[in-house]
Amino acid sequence: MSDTAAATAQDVPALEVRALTVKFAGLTALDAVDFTVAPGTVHAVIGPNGAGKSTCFNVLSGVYRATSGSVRFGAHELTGEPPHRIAARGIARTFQNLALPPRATVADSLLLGRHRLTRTGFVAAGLRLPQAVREEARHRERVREIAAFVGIEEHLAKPAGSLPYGLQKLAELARALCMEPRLLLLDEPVAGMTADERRRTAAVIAGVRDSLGISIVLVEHDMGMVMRLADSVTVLDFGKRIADGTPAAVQNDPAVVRAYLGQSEESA
Ligand SMILES: Nc1ncnc2c1ncn2[C@@H]1O[C@H](COP(=O)(O)OP(=O)(O)OP(=O)(O)O)[C@@H](O)[C@H]1O
Repeated sequence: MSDTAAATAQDVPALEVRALTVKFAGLTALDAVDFTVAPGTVHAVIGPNGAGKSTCFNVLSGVYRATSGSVRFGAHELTGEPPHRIAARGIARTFQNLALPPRATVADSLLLGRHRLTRTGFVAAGLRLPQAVREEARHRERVREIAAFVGIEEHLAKPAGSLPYGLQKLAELARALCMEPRLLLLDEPVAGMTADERRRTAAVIAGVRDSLGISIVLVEHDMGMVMRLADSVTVLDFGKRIADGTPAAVQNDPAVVRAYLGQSEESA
């Protein structure tokens, strides 16, 4: 592990979500939801369709504004902050749909992920001033380390769009890691993946937690993945928290079983 990764891991605060409420016109998408993401853990937010998972994710990443309630990351209140300020607090996200520029190389896309950490600025970089050249070399080296950590190093020189879907998703995860985050928000990271790609991605996510000490919030439909990977789980149904605890505890919770059974009856 590099020094930078070690430095990232040391000062990860808890994420504390309290009484978080989001209303759209007449609909309460999130209703006084509470949960805490302990530092260096994987916390899953799950629930049947329409439960409020994406709404929660969008508030954490600053895309939606909370109607009321609080999201604190250490000393900082995040509700009301725009996405770039939240990113500046060390909170990186991935997207449900592929979001890498398809024609840029994987290396260049990952380098873009380091923009927040760049000191010299675009003018100096454009003029190829020595300091800017040195800085870019440092960032490219870190990009290579992170790509190796995620297992996509051999694809760095290829256009992102030429990679199979699962590798593109891993490249996106690598781009988020390139921000040197303290908290990673993952929106259905294994959706659309093959079983092999899912296993590989789960191993990378576990590695991010275990080796880098980064906290992870995981919004996920794949129950097997949540049960294997998460340290704690919050279950939402119709915007309300119906359970919270270890994967084993929530799996057997009658309210959770009822919520998921209701869903399968609807789709039957
Ligand atoms: N921008 C919006 N405007 C109005 N209603 C919305 C908006 N976003 C979400 N909703 C509603 O809020 C509720 C929660 O939706 P949300 O997408 O958060 O659920 P979800 O758990 O992510 O569902 P899924 O698993 O189907 O993605 C739903 O009833 C949805 O229709």
